[in-house]
Amino acid sequence: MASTQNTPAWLLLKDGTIFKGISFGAKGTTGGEICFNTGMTGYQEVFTDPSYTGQVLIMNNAYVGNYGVKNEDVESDSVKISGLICKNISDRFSRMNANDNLENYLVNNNIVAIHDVDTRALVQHIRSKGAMNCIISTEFSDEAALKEALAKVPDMDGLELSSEISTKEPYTAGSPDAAIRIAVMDFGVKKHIIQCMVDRGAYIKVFPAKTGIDELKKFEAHGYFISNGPGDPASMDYAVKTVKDILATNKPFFGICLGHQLLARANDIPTFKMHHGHRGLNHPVKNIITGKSEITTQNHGFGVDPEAVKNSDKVEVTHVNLNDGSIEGIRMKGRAAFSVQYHPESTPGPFDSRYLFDDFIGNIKKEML
Ligand SMILES: NC(=O)CC[C@H](N)C(=O)O
Repeated sequence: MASTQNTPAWLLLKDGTIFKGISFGAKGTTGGEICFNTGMTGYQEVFTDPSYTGQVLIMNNAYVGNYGVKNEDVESDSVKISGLICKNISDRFSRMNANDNLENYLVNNNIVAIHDVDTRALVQHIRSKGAMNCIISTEFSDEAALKEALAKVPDMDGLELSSEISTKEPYTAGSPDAAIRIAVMDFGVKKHIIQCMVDRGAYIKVFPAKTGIDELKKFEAHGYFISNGPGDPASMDYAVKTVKDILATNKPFFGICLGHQLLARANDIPTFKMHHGHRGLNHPVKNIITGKSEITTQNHGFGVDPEAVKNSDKVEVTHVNLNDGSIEGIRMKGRAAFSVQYHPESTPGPFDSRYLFDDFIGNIKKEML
């Protein structure tokens, strides 16, 4: 077992709840908004999803680490969660081609984590009390010091993070000879979203979050994609402006998660902070256009206002969540612009929703005829 086995670690929530556990990963103190993911597998893809920036993650699965980590199983170039909370971690791993165990991976990525926490009790607490900030520390054990560190953690409500984690320079993916060119706004894009478009024969150019429309237009894209990303969409007026400028080009448009929230905001539909969000890989969603259900991958803490969508003359609902009835997809009336709140690239998760990439490419092809 790793050397940190017996180092105590502390978890303090904003409402004063304290858990004592055992340190693993890096030593130190870390904070963020606490959230939980109900997926049984796919932890490495979850940890590297840029939308988790600023969040301390509880894994609901009682064992984490059993299949180690593998260099390719990432959604970005580093671990993005701010901290990790588990019940049990496995120092032994078993999988063909795994490169390392979870603990070394967290140490190498400087991620402070705590295990031996009653995660079932903790998740039930968050489910009833709602999302809140927390701190994990191996340095402080007295409550006053923990509280002082916790007070410095910024609130997720109103937080803009995309411009910090977006690519600094544009980059491309796929073959430059491809017939279809798609411009991707990177607000924290996951690698497999790009891959899903490249796999369908598109040439992609990924642009930094604050790129303006004049620069975007130089690429002469046939369609525009607005990515997922961390933070509060209500803090992103610059991105809403870009989405409006993109919509004015009349090119096919597709947004995922944060991109969905930005399409809503560009159509005067507010977003709101959810009680504790949706994170996992088995969230049932109904496509109300086709009548078919799909099992979806999700990671969001904000949602679009259902009343405003209902009253909108520009936008209509395409998908609803079968657990809580929340809006999972919208499209603009009479035009090829749509978005979903969930993650159709589904890494990790089932591939039920990948048809949305086909729909997007189909919209682009129709436009090109
Ligand atoms: N995955 C995402 O794009 C998340 C969007 C937004 N940050 C939210 O939490 O709702």
